[in-house]
Amino acid sequence: MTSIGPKRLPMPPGLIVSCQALPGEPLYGEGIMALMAKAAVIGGAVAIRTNGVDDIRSIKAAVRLPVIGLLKRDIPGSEIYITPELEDVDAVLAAGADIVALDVTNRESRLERVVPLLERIREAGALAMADVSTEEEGLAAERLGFDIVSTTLSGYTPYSPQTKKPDLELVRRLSARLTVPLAAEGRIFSAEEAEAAIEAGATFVVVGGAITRPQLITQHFAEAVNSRLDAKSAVAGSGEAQRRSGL
Ligand SMILES: CC(=O)N[C@H](C=O)[C@@H](O)[C@H](O)[C@H](O)COP(=O)(O)O
Repeated sequence: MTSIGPKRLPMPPGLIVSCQALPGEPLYGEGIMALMAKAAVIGGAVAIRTNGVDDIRSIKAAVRLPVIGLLKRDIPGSEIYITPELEDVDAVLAAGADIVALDVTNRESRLERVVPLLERIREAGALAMADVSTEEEGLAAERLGFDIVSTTLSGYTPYSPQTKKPDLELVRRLSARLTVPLAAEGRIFSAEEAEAAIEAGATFVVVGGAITRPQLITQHFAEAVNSRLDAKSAVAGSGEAQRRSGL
């Protein structure tokens, strides 16, 4: 297995804000992710993670933080969509990303096929972030020479735990065994969950939707409000039913 050793990261431990909007989402386009990135800087982020050439470029121009770039692209017949091919790595590098994030899961011989992509990132003098879904994949990523491992894909491969919460168990297990820095990423929706990820051993916490996808934030609050309203009307309804039945 090729191993290309880790380099020093350009940011201190802390919060990484993922500024991503896909076509069809309300905040897609118009330089809106660059504005999100500016807000993240003011709030104390140490780096920005973003998808697509336009957003990588506009965020690099707007803020001075390191940018973790990726390219989401669907390839027919493949489940790998985070920076799947060499041409995607080239596009992310050309757009100016400091760190390239890519799928390093144990699917479709990816652990072998990712090696030339990693070599290309190295040749360009950039760093590489491995998006993994299991402990085994995280350890393989370190052996391959990735500079940082992230739990991004836990819950998104069929063989990783399918939960609505962050996979803190994976953070715990990986942090006990990795020597490269670990990012906790995926479904972190509260400051308490971010704290728990640090307690579990993460060096970085990556938060996306809870900061930069207002439709998800609205849904989070709407569900909480509606479930309380439903609970109250159920209590009121049962009182009403009791009154009607003379109890
Ligand atoms: C699985 C996948 O494709 N994750 C993507 C990776 O870049 C993004 O859609 C997520 O927003 C990012 O990982 C941050 O996670 P969350 O938005 O849950 O805080």
